[in-house]
Order: sequence, then structure tokens, then C-alpha cells
Amino acid sequence: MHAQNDIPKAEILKGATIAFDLDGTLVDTAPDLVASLNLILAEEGLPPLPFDDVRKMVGRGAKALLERGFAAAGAPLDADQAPVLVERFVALYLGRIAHESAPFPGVVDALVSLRAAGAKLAVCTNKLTHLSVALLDALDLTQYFDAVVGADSAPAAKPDPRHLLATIAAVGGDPTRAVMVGDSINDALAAKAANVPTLLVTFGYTEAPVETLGGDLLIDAFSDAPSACITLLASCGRRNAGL
Ligand SMILES: O=C(O)COP(=O)(O)O
Ligand SMILES: [Mg+2]
Repeated sequence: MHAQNDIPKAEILKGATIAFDLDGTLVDTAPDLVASLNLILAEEGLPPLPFDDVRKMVGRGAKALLERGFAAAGAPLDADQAPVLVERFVALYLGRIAHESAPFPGVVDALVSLRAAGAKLAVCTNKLTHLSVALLDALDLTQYFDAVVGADSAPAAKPDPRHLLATIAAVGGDPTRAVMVGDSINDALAAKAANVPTLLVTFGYTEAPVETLGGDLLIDAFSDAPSACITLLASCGRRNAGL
């Protein structure tokens, strides 16, 4: 289902929690992630990977990206190497965290309007928290969020629902009045298991087609996010009322 234009009232946003995924949803981070992965592959004497292949591998955190990247480069990581290489990757990535990364079009306006309507905004990402904060700071986005909960700050990472529930709790929110905005299967699964409606962007990072991920609503542009959140909050209100 795509977002409709016949929007219920915006008051429903007051006090609601909107939890956003970061990579591929708020910020187009693929250029710096791919560059960092290719730098570490070069350090290890391996060939670079094509941009489009790596872009789809983002969404389960740094360790998973390295595991998938090294496997694709023909040199699967062994358990002993992984911690050192993850640490090196994180250092390389931090050094170029926002060289080419930028918010997707319409993100800032959408965050401003959601906040103005009284929503609590949070970031729920499989990125490490310190990388997430560094990225948001570099792009001047930190000011819009009441909490940033990376994978290392949650009891378990997405697709585990505890990541999303911990994020909602971090802003003093109510899971029955919340929306998860994401781009990948991890976001959709975490939200479904937490019984929170899922809004998926169609321009993010996913291996399977976004239409197959089980999102409750899809948007092609971030400018549609506020109205889509209103629609989803209204539908969870009806669901909670047993209608
Ligand atoms: O894979 C990552 O680093 C992050 O992912 P997310 O912000 O899409 O959860
Ligand atoms: Mg993502």
C-alpha cells in the first residue's frame, strides 16, 4: 500500500514516538561505508567490491558488513581476525563518516514538521552508537532527536524487537503509539515483533524488493513521511480500540 493523501488530523502525532532507522532511511551513508570497506579490503590485499553490491549489504551493523564484504571478496573472515578488522574498519569509517554521506531529500523538513507537531523522535540503528552520533553531529541532525540507540546500546539489535522497544522507552514513549520508519527487513521484523506499524522507504538498502518486506506503508519520498506516520498512528489507534 502506498501513502494516501486523504490525511487524518495531525494532532495524533502529539506525544507519539517516531523511531527512525539511520543508514538507508535518514542518511545515504553507502558512499562512505563502501569506500571504508574497499579501503580495508585493499589493506588486506583484496580487490574492491562494486558499489551496488555493498550498498545492499548495509543494515546489520559493521561486523556483518565486514563478514559479507570479505566473503564476497573471496576471503571469508575467520573468528580470530574479525575483532581486529572490525576495529580497523570502524576507525577508517569514523575518519570519513560524512565525506560523501548526506540526508535523503526531504529528511530535514519532515523531522522539523514531526517535531513541530509534538512527536518524540528517536534513531534506532544497527550502527554503533558513537558512529551514529558522529554522523548525526556532522550533518547537523542531532538536534532533532530525543534519543539515539545504536546496536551496542540495546539489549539486542534489530531484527530483535527489544531494540525498538528500548528506543521507544528511551524517549519515554508508548509502543502502542509509535511508528518505525526504516528501509530493510531488519526494521520490518523488529517492528512487527514489537507490534509497531512499519513505514518503509523505497530508496534505501535492501537485498529483497522492498515491497516484499512486510511494511504497512511504503513511501517513495521523505516528504510523505509525516502524513504516512499520521495514517499509521490512526490505524494503530483503531486496532488498539478493537475496531
Ligand atoms: O548496518 C549498519 O551499520 C546500520 O544500519 P541501520 O541504520 O540501517 O540499522
Ligand atoms: Mg537501514
